[in-house]
Amino acid sequence: MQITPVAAPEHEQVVRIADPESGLLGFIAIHSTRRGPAAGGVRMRPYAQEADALNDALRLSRGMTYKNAAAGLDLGGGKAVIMADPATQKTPDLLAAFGSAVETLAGRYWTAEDMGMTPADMARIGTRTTCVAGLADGDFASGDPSPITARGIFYAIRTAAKHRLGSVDLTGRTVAVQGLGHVGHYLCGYLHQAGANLIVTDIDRAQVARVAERYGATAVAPDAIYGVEADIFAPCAIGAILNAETIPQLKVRVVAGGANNQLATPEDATRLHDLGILYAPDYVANGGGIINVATEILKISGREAWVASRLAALDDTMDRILTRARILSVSPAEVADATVDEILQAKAA
Ligand SMILES: NC(=O)C1=CN([C@@H]2O[C@H](COP(=O)(O)OP(=O)(O)OC[C@H]3O[C@@H](n4cnc5c(N)ncnc54)[C@H](O)[C@@H]3O)[C@@H](O)[C@H]2O)C=CC1
Ligand SMILES: O=C(O)CCC(=O)C(=O)O
Repeated sequence: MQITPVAAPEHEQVVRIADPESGLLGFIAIHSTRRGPAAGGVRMRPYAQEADALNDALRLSRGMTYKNAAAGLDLGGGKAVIMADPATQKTPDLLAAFGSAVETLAGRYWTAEDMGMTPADMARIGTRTTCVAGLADGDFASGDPSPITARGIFYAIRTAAKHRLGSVDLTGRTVAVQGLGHVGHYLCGYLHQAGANLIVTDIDRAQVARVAERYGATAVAPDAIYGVEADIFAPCAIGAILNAETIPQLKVRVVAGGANNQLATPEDATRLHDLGILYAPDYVANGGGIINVATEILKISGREAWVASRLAALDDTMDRILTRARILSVSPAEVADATVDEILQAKAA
């Protein structure tokens, strides 16, 4: 196993992890441990180049610092990425090697599920490290975080709808959902139950067929999702999908979804604001997963009640952010960042 430090001025510690024997290649990025051990999932994707994977790890780990602070958790921000196709290259040896890499950080980083990962994968990783959560079994095991992530996003959608569409009631509203994996699929269930109409897409046709059949959703091609007529756009796949090319195509009044790092650049928040599209900041909307995972890391008893109260508090935080953004006539992303910066500075003082 080769663990090599990577220079990253904004981060506390970043390492490149390589194990030629198992095929493991990736990065672990610890953005901040100021509020506690850095926590954030591991993502497996077939990145084209190492620079893309590193960039994702840097952006995602910073996002976790903000997400964990916004959710009021005593956790810092970190994230890991593995350069591999989860469909064809995920092997038990590779996952175990990743566990060994996590263990070398001696409790400074806790991992869990992100894209391409399951509770069974966490169990494999757990053969080499204790700093893994999102397990299906064991003391304080919290299981797959995605149903709770989806529940939090559903609350965020309702709250954003209250602010921009005049009511939390989603009956007859149309929601365009991008990405129908763990999070997107559960989210579609909540939206369907609430009476919303669904327009959906995914690059995986099997996921699309499953949601279309289960919830009567209308399917569109991946690139067509940006231009559909809908009330709400819920990105639940990859990041940077709100950018100079896609934003002018949007015909919605709200963007609220679960994907991490939805904005390609901070200017994209202003672009949405200028078009009158209300953006629910991603790291507030999708904090349910880490709240659930936190019960395992922090060994919290009475998980369901604790998670429910934290989700409700997060929804209040979203409501306050959207209210303040309306009063100041700025993007909610700006208000969210300023709110969390204050929390982080208070902790540092
Ligand atoms: N799993 C969780 O609890 C949490 C996930 N998130 C974020 O939510 C997003 C989704 O995560 P999961 O559902 O866990 O991942 P997943 O891997 O289960 O599902 C992602 C889905 O997106 C699809 N996809 C990928 N690229 C696409 C594209 N260009 N257009 C349309 N679909 C595309 C994939 O085919 C897959 O079905 C990610 O950004 C993740 O970081 C955030 C917080 C917690
Ligand atoms: O939900 C998880 O598995 C852990 C948190 C995380 O990685 C995320 O919120 O992006």
